[in-house]
Amino acid sequence: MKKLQLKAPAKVNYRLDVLGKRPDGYHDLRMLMQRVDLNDDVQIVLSDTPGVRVTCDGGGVPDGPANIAWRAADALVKLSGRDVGIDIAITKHIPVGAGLGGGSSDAATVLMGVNDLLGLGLSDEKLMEIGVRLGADVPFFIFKRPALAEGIGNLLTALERVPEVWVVLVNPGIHVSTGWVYQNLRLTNKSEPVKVSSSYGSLDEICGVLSNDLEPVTIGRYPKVGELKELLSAAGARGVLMSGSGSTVFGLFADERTAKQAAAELAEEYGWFTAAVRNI
Ligand SMILES: C[C@](O)(CO)[C@H](O)COP(=O)(O)OP(=O)(O)OC[C@H]1O[C@@H](n2ccc(N)nc2=O)[C@H](O)[C@@H]1O
Ligand SMILES: Nc1ncnc2c1ncn2[C@@H]1O[C@H](COP(=O)(O)OP(=O)(O)OP(=O)(O)O)[C@@H](O)[C@H]1O
Repeated sequence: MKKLQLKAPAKVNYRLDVLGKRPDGYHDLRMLMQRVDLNDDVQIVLSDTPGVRVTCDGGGVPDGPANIAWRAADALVKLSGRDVGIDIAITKHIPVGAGLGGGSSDAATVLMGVNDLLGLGLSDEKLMEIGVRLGADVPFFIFKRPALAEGIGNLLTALERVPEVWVVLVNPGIHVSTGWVYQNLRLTNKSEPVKVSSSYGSLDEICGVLSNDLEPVTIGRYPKVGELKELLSAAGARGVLMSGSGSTVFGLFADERTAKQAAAELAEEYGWFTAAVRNI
């Protein structure tokens, strides 16, 4: 039996500038993104029974064709032209609708895993091309490096340098619809976005670049997200920002002890999901 046990990491956006709206309704972006060490577990098993089957444990995420991982596997099976069977079991650890890219990461992991299991030999570029049709964040997870992401998020350039930091993720359990946030964004009065560097030598340099154009939209609807930022700062974060379209807020810390203490205290006091993890 051919089987893979894989980890699908979350991401944070250190910067998210919306440059404009495209005729297809999507937005042109310029983002700085990196993966963090909070992972869903993804098991992929090759089976003699033709067809794709997906079960998903946790987060209230659907099994079967409604799961983005199902669509990823189905796309590759169709492309292979083979009558194979794929069984996928996902255990969610990444909060859902949280701005951490969990679904996109599961899909990217399945594309890479099924490519390996079936020996299809597709390049990362080809997998990214298939992936962007599943979700704008999918190519980033196939790229596997800290990146400047442009276009709708799919044109990726590796960042030269990012220091190791501790990232504290705090999610208040609010499920944010990414589509709603982009639809409610006002692009008027936006100042010209500053040029971003591709090399960050210190935690302070990353903290200096933190900015997210989607943050005011999400905080306008869910003021609690703004309160999380203040609490994380008070807990010792050197910089704080909402990730993606929210509702997760992350804080950057220089040392493990302060990061873990902040995560434990916020979980204990407010009952929120928290995690102190490394950037990877
Ligand atoms: C917020 C981010 O996570 C930041 O990394 C991404 O921009 C969103 O990535 P994603 O969830 O993979 O996005 P998709 O599933 O492709 O799109 C969800 C919805 O977000 C909007 N969307 C997404 C990406 C983009 N560049 N412009 C958009 O306007 C679209 O209205 C779409 O209906
Ligand atoms: N494997 C999956 N994991 C998570 N969500 C999934 C998955 N498959 C389908 N979905 C659906 O996708 C939606 C949320 O996706 P996801 O968790 O990737 O959003 P997010 O963390 O807000 O990501 P983003 O960074 O794009 O804002 C939910 O409605 C969920 O039911």
